[in-house]
This record gives sequence, C-alpha cells and structure tokens, in this order.
Amino acid sequence: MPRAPRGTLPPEGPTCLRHSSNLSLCNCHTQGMLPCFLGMYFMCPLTLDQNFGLLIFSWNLKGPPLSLQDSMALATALEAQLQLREVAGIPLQASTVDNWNQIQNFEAKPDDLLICTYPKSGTTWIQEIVDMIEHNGDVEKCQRAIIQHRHPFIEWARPPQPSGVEKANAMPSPRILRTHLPTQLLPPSFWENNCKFLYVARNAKDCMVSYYHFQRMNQMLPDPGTWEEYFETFISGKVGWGSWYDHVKGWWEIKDRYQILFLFYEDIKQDPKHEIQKVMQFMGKNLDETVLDKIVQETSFEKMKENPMVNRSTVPKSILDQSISPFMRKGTVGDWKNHFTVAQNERFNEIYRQKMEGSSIHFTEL
Ligand SMILES: Nc1ncnc2c1ncn2[C@@H]1O[C@H](COP(=O)(O)O)[C@@H](OP(=O)(O)O)[C@H]1O
Ligand SMILES: N[C@@H](Cc1ccc(Oc2ccc(OS(=O)(=O)O)c(I)c2)c(I)c1)C(=O)O
Repeated sequence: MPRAPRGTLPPEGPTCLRHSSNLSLCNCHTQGMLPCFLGMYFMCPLTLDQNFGLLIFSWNLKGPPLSLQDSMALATALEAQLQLREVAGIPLQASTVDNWNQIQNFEAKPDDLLICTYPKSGTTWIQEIVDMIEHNGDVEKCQRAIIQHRHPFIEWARPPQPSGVEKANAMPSPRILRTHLPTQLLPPSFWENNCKFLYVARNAKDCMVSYYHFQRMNQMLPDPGTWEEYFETFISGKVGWGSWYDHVKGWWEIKDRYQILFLFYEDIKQDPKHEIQKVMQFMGKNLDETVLDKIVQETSFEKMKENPMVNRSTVPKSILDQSISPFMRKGTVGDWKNHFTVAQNERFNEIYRQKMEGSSIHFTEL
C-alpha cells in the first residue's frame, strides 16, 4: 500500500490508507462503521500493539465528513506527536514528557531490579536473559507474554492505556522493570531505596548503526534521513534518550556508589555463559550448569530471531516495518565497519576522544 513519506502530507490532505481514498471522503469514516484512524501513514490498524495504540487518534464519525481544513489540522496535531520533546535537554517521546510528574513520583521498592540501557544496546537480549534466570530456565514461563509487556518500561506512557508506572504499580514484588533514562532523569526513589540496577552498554558505533536501521523501520520515529545525515544526528545527541556519550558516562561514573552490575554487550557476545553467571549471582539466584547452558542456547541471536515473543513479529507492519529492516537485525559486534567511511571513522574517533575524556570506561570495540 502506498504511504506518504514521514513528515509530509499528501497535497489532497490525509488519506484513509485502508481504502486508499481521501479521509474526508472515505465512507468508513463518515458512516461510523469502524473505529477508524487518521490516515497519513497510519494504516487504520485494528490490532495495534498496546504500547503504540494511543499514538493514533481514533474516532467514529457519525456526522458530516471532515473538511479538508479540519483533517489537515488533525494531521498536523498527529505529526506533532511524532516529534521528540525535551526534559532537561534530553529528547523524549512527547507522551512521556506529558506524563513526567507521574514518572518522577514513581515509588520504587527496595527489592526492585531495574534494567537500564541506552537504546539499541541489547535491551531485549538482557531482558530475555533476566527472565530466563528468574524462571530457572523454564522456556514456557518466558513465553507468557511478549517481551515488551514482561518488564514495565517506566517512562512509557500512552493514555488511556496503563502507563509503565501504572503497570509497575500493579505488579507484585519482586519487580523487574526497565528504562532507557539517563541517571539524572531517573525517578529519585530508585536511589533512595538503593535498588539494584543492571546496566548494559554497547559500543557507540554499533549503537549508532543499530539505531539508524531502527529509525528506518520504526514508522513512529522521525525518518533518519541518509546515513550521512544520521551520523550527525546521533553525534549531536538529537535522538530519543539523548547523547550516547552522556548516558554511558553517567551510569559508569556512579556504578560503584550504588548496586549496579555494569555489563558490556560485547562481553555477553564473547562469553555469554560467563556474563549470564554474573547476572544470576547479582539476582541472588543459583542455577546449575545445565540450566545455564540452556539459557545460553535459548538467548542466542539465532534462537531469539525466530522467537515471536521477542522478535516483534506481533507488532503491526504499520508501526515496525520489518521488511525495511528486521528488529533482530544482525546481533553482531563491529557491523559499524560496513557503514562508516574512513573519514567518518576518523572524525568519530576524534569526537569520541573529546566527549569521553576523563572517563575510565573502555570498550573492546572502538
Ligand atoms: N540474542 C541476541 N544476541 C545478540 N544481539 C541481540 C540479541 N537480541 C537482540 N540483539 C540485538 O540488539 C539490538 C537491539 O537492541 P534493543 O533491544 O536495545 O533495541 C539489535 O542489534 P543490531 O541492530 O545491531 O542487530 C539486535 O539485533
Ligand atoms: N514521539 C512519539 C512517538 C514515538 C514512538 C516511538 C518511539 O520510539 C521508540 C519507542 C521505544 C523505544 O524503546 S524500545 O522499546 O525499542 O527499547 C525506542 I529505541 C524508540 C519514540 I522515541 C517516539 C510519542 O511521544 O508518542
């Protein structure tokens, strides 16, 4: 089905993509037969992933068709939702910013474990590892829900669906939660309750590449533009959850002051059993060798790519278009070498040196 490029409106106004006609003329909207969704590049999906549902306006028009002017105004409002907004200089989703008070007032509990990552650092991977450890390697228990719903995402908000905070509040303890927030934006109660934090860092170059392909396929995010353009966007930190450098430095700097297990994607890749053992000990669990081996196997990239509970295949194509780039894309270390030019690499290395100056963090890949 043809789709208007992100961030632009077709000249005739928004379109009902289900029926490929102008929204204001489309019968399904005017007769109130269907709960319909404003067109543009939103595809009237009826099976939206819960997390994204409220991005999209829904209505049942029983009255006269929308005028071109009204439909343009609605489309503009929707487009505004796609833009990131800032909290203390960090770009976040608009709906997260609207819900900021609730997020900041979240009441953590002392036995909470918070999975923390910069986007595209292996969040899904560590979530699956943690879930398998929590459930003693029981694959069926880990199939109870898609991974997005297993560990509440504390800054996620899509009213009127329950927010990440509301989901966490409804969850029995001990809770496992997740966030992409940098340290300075974390709800203070996590520090006050001396919670456990599990941070996974991934080298900046592979993160950039992974985020670029994710923005290409995620229809709810601004189009990343060309690779050259995205290179600048990423370096300047104008992406969701802000600058990679500040995020990683921030968590690294405080790791010895709190209960933080700081892991590297590259280490998990190189020796998964060893790193999974560290996670197990941090969680206060003791699993025997055979269970550990099973967890290594079940959380391999190859297995997870085929697992519908983690590979995002349940998310509609109108949101995550995996024909553009799969969510489980490559899962390797060093894919940046297939993207960076020699000049980009030299420039990146110099910027990296400046931004990371004074930090003792060391990545095996960089
Ligand atoms: N089991 C696994 N092993 C290695 N990488 C994995 C993995 N599961 C997911 N990933 C990778 O983690 C990245 C997604 O991170 P997140 O879950 O934080 O969004 C993707 O990287 P690539 O785009 O480089 O393939 C994805 O392929
Ligand atoms: N600005 C909007 C829309 C919006 C929608 C999606 C979105 O992207 C992401 C959501 C979740 C993510 O984390 S993860 O679940 O994949 O780990 C990521 I990375 C990107 C964003 I940013 C914004 C709104 O406010 O509604």
